[in-house]
Amino acid sequence: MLKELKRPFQYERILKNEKITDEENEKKRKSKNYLRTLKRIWQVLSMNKGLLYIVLLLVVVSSALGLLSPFLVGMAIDDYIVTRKIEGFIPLLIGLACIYVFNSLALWFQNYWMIGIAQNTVNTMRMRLFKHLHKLPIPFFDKRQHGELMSRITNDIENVSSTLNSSVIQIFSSILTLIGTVSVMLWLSPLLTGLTLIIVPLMYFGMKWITKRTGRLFKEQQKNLGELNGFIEETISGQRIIKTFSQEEKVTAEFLEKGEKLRVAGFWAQTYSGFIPKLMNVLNNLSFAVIAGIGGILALNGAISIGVIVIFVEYSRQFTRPLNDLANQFNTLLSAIAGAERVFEIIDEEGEFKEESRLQELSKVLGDVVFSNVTFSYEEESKTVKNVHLHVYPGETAAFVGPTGAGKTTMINLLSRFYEVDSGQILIDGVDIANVKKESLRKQMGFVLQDPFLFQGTVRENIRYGRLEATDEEVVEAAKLANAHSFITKLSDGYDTLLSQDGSGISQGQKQLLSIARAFLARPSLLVLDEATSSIDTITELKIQAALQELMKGRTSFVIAHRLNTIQNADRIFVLDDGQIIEEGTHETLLEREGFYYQLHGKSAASF
Ligand SMILES: Nc1ncnc2c1ncn2[C@@H]1O[C@H](COP(=O)(O)OP(=O)(O)OP(=O)(O)O)[C@@H](O)[C@H]1O
Repeated sequence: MLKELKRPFQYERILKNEKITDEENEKKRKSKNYLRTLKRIWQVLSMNKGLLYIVLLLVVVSSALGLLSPFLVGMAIDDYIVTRKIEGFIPLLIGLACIYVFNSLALWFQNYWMIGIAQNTVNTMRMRLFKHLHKLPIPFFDKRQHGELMSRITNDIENVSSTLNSSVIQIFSSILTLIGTVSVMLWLSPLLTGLTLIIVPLMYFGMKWITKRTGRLFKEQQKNLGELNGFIEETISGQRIIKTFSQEEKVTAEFLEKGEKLRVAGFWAQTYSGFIPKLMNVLNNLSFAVIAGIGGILALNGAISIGVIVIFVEYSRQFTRPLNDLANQFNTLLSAIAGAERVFEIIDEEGEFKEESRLQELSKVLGDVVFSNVTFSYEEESKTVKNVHLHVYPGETAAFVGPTGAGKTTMINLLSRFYEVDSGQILIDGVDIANVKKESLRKQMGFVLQDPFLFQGTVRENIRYGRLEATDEEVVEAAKLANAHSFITKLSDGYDTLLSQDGSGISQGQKQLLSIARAFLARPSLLVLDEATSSIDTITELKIQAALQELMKGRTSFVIAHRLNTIQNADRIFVLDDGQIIEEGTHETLLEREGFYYQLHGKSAASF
């Protein structure tokens, strides 16, 4: 039998020719995403299932006790105080005291355990995100602002954390309390319940009026805060430029302007949100007055007892509190879900090693490298590498030269598989690198880059980054080979000298020497040298050149040359222009040809 076709939600309206606005579609999509994200947060939360159920059970218990205590107070008034009976009153008081103590304990434990669960959950999310970030391919990072990614690991995760700490318990307990209170109130007096519920629509419209404004203002405040933070970060990292161009006054004026915007948005956001407790207070008092007035009349007529009025006054408070809490929690919950969504968005990005399990490891290579008709483009419209063919034999030094933007770095990016070729093949020792695990390929490669990256840590740790299992002796040996040993021993703590993240305590040339030492330690079969363009003093430059010559011995090396005088001994020079190899040969043969290289050489010589 054919199943009746399910009509899409817009179907009826499409038939009636009613317009479905983009806003509505967006709302629908968002709520679907929110539900999916909530489900995923729940999955991570459920890793602590046992404890979570205990917490939820405690919430049920404390909500029930919260309902019971006003009831007992009412009972004490009606059955013992009004009738002046002392027997039974004391046990009731003791019972009440026990309920209060037990309730406090239940609240304390649910809070304690929930914080543990919340911290485990966000820690798991943070770890997953961080691990996954390291599996993502370079093109992913090309498209994103680094500050924005960092804010996902820190701010968004923190947002989820603080909400989980308190909201899960509060939302669950508010719902239970609300249902319980209304049920008991209805049972005691439907009339007084109806009167108490009068404040609900007032509360709804009042809150709507306020949150509509606060939502917009808080967003504005966040935006202004983000802009101000970005500006502070920029001015701190750009201190040198600001000082060099004496722009202190300009940046201070800009800072004041941004600060003022933040102050105004913050003032109004806080002012409007400050109305919420005031409104609740007024409505609570209104509810008390109505209960006391109408309840008093009913009591005078003997329709209800004084105890019931007391119970109602207490319950009306219990009833508005969860409503208020739910309204408050709703916003924080939404912002936490939005934060979690941003975290999951990254976790869902496909990692670069995902499809690799069936690929082979690249075993120790000799270093025979072939680019066979390689074509590649970063963007679809324009090709960056066009039909390149080249062959470099084991142990040879190959240099890429050419004008800026010619594609030299891209060639290395393809060799290291930071990007994948569009067509053609890159073979190392006859093996297509597309068919090997990337990690096994990169382990065979050593990099000495233009701007060597140093981590916060000691000199020794920074060199050891090349091969973590290397002994202290091997680290020193590598430093000696790199001509770095003599300057290291002159540092205040030698190999134990602490370097800042950008290595600001040592010179650019010394940083280069450390990165060469790192490469020596890694013992790669293939070497990539991106020549430093910044001016380094002649003595250090000579040291760097000597160390590099030593490092290149017996290794297939690719040099991205910015200055032609350093590659005169290269076995092969590939001249690139607009993504194509236009000339190839040794320094001498290329000069003899009097082509593009010859011209470049002329310009290069002139610039020295
Ligand atoms: N991640 C990227 N996304 C898009 N285009 C890029 C990317 N990296 C480089 N390009 C473009 O590809 C072309 C080649 O860049 P590449 O960095 O390979 O040149 P290069 O020869 O190394 O230049 P330079 O000597 O200035 O370092 C340039 O036009 C550049 O703008």
